[in-house]
Amino acid sequence: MKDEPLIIAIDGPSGSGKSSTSRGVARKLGLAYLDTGAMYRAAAWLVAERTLDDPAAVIDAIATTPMDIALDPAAFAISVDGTDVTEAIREPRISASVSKVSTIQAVRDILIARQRELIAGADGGIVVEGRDITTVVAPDAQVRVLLVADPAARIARRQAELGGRADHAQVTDQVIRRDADDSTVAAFTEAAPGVTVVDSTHLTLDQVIDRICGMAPVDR
Ligand SMILES: Nc1ncnc2c1ncn2[C@@H]1O[C@H](COP(=O)(O)OP(=O)(O)O)[C@@H](O)[C@H]1O
Ligand SMILES: Nc1ccn([C@H]2C[C@H](O)[C@@H](COP(=O)(O)OP(=O)(O)O)O2)c(=O)n1
Repeated sequence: MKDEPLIIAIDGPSGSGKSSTSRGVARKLGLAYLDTGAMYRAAAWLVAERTLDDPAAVIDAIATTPMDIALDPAAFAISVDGTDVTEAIREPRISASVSKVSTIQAVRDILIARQRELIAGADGGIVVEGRDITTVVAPDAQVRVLLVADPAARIARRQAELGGRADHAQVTDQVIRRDADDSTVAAFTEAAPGVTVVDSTHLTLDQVIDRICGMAPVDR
C-alpha cells in the first residue's frame, strides 16, 4: 500500500519564523508549501478593497470571490479575483486589519475548507503553516510543530523585516495585540497533545529548518 503524502503542520505566533522556516523545510524536502496566513490576509485585502463592513457582506464576498494561491516554496504568489495581491497583503494596513476578518468564524470555515482541499491535492506532500493547522486544519499531520520565540525577538525580527515602514509602536501592535486577538479563535499559545514545541529564540533559521526536517519520517 502506498504511504500517505507527508504533511508537516507548523503553527506559531507572529514573528516566530513560521513562513521562512516552512519555506525552507519544503524546499529541502521537496514538498509543496501552503501559507494559510496569506489566505486570511487576502481576505482582509478584499474586505478593504470593497470597503465592506457588514459581517454578512464580508462573508458573502469571501465565499464567492476566487482566490488563487501558489504552492511552490520558491515562487510564492496569491491573487484575488485575478488581481495579484502578493505584495499588497504585506502592507501594514492589512496587518492591522486582518484579525478583524480572521476572527469571524464563518470566514474561517470557508478558508479552512479551501485549505483542506489544497492539502488533499498535494500528492507529493506539503508543509502548511498558520495558527490552527496542528489543531484544526490538519491534526492528523505526521509532523506537528508549534514554533515559538520570545516576544522581544519576534518584535525585533518584524521590525528588521519592515525596515523604516513601521515604527516600534506599530510593530508591537502588529505582533502582540494581533496575537492576543488571534488567540481568541485559534489555540496557538500552547502545544496540543502530540505537538512538538520548537523555540527559535536562540536558533538560526537553518538550525530550525534542520530540526524540523529531522522530525520527518526517515524514508523520505
Ligand atoms: N530562527 C530565526 N532567527 C532569526 N531570524 C529569523 C529566524 N526565523 C525567522 N527569522 C526572521 O524573522 C522574520 C519573521 O519571520 P517569518 O518567517 O515571517 O515569521 P512568521 O511567519 O512566524 O510571522 C523574517 O525576517 C525572518 O527572516
Ligand atoms: N491558520 C491561520 C493563519 C493565519 N491566521 C490569521 C492570524 C494573523 O493575524 C493573520 C495573518 O497571518 P500571518 O501568518 O501572515 O501573520 P504573520 O506572518 O505572523 O504576520 O491571519 C489565522 O487566523 N489562522
